[in-house]
Amino acid sequence: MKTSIATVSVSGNLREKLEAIAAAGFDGVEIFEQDFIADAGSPREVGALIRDHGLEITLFQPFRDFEGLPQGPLRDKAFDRARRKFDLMQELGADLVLFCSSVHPEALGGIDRAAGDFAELGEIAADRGIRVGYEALAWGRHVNDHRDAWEIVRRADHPNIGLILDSFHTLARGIDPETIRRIPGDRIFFVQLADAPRIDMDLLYWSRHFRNMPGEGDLDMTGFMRAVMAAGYAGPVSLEIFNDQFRGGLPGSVARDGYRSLVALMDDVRRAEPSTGVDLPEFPARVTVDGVSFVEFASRGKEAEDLGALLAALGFTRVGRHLSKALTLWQQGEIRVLINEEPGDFAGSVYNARGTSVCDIGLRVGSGRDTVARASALGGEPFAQPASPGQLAIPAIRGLGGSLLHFLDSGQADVWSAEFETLAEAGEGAGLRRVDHIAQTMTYDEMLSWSLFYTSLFEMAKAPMVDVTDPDGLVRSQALQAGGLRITLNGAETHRTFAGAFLAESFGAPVQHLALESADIFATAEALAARGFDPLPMTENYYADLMSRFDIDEGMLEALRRFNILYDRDENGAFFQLYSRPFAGGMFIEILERRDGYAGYGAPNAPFRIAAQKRLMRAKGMPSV
Ligand SMILES: O=C(O)c1ccc(O)c(O)c1
Ligand SMILES: [Mg+2]
Repeated sequence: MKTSIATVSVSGNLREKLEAIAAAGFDGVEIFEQDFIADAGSPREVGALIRDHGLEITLFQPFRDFEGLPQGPLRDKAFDRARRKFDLMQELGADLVLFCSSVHPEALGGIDRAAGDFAELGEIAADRGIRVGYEALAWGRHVNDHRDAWEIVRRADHPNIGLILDSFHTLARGIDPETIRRIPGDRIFFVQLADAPRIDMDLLYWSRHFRNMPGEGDLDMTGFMRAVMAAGYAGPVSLEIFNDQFRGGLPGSVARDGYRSLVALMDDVRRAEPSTGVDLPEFPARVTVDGVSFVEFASRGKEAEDLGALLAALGFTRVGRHLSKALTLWQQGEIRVLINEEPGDFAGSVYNARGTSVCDIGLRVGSGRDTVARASALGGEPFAQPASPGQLAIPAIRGLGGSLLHFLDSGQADVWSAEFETLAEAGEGAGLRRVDHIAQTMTYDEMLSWSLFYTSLFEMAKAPMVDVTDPDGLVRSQALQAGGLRITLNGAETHRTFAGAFLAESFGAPVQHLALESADIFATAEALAARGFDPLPMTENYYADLMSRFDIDEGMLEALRRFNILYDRDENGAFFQLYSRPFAGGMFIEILERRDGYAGYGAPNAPFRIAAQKRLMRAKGMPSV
């Protein structure tokens, strides 16, 4: 299988684009004509440059407004333009060109007229060894459906004229992709892929600004590609993504996301329909995450002491000390928190760059090796650092913000007894049992990239995006959920939001808060109070509003108020939350109880929680507000 991407999908000048595309692992590139014209190199030089990057020109595009013009100067000019572009392609070393369906105001309809134009063009193309692919734009004047484009190609009946399919144009119009199965695979000259979020808007505007990578949007990319492969298509699979954010993004990361999305999609296709014979090296399927094994903080000195004191107030016990490193293990229920003060380690470099922050997350998975093998096949970076004596090798990769993800499986020797001296047994503590979710903060522009990272590696579902209003801006929040792992991604648009300020203060630390589950939040709150835990204070206005929104009995309301517990409900059940005060530049701990399968994250409470956090930060003169 040849992978390809259109230059229009990546930011930068042509040379930066090519560099990024080659480095990401693609075999070929669609040259978007504008990118070529803007370059100072001659066609031959640009062609050589592309091949020097180890890339093949899979397609030259687009040629517009060709077919259906009335006999006379307009039509003659269209043929003349085509000849000139064929000459240019010969110099570039490109043999396939995309003609998109006409939007020309003078274009006449008629399938046979268009077929006649392409039959004539086929002869001109054949003389030069060029093939022409015809694509139905979703907003084409007369042709806006791949079935009509195929009928034109079929009637043109010329070996140098074929069909180009683009998932966006088919799926955005709601055309059933199953109709592709009826088209002979060798008549499909090229396939372009783009996903998109479901937004109700003008097709052209939607296509030119909001396309995204397969898996990042809501279109049925797997269904589309299954039909294409079942039809017998054997050419390149190519991404053609028009997206405002990507145009302004970093070329390298957009290209890497593209590669990841394309390989993950084709892997899904072969698993869903093995008979399609997708030609892709074998690698493991998406991984099921059983739970969070540990969360590790990089810290040092007084900050590490303060963090330890917070953990103690939360009911954690310091259960172990690493045999060779300045690393302590705290535990409560199934929750393990590590505080790493080792200066020479990965944690040391994280501390130097960001101060106290989460540097590593350990996940329990079926197979750690398979997880890393899948991540690598998708273009990810395995991580290894020199092990100290007695240290176990645990498979790891780089995750958000360069932090680490370690993968522990049941076959892995027990790292806790092997590497740690036992100091105490973990007691009941305050009744916290497990990590409910890990909340990661990033810029809004990075959200798609990180949701793709998680959903392509793990068996995970995406919840709809919700808007969280901070007094100083909007934060978008999206929850990703797998068996034993929930992650919320919070995308900050400005540094003035609580999330954005944290990001700026911590130089991109990935985890802003940990949410820990209690089986009985009132008992936990009682136990925390006894340990001197200082919760985030909520306002009387908040509780008055709760009374108006919900039927809560007086006794319960009084307990909520007394312990500063927040409340929500969904169609399943009730939800209770309790927050720590912010520490280390805006991190915090959430304690929660879900009753009767409450599935959300308390989004209606977020504005009031954020306002309370900001009030406290301001009162303490902390720099972020
Ligand atoms: O938006 C466009 O004009 C355009 C051009 C070429 C394509 O392949 C396409 O899908 C859209
Ligand atoms: Mg297209």
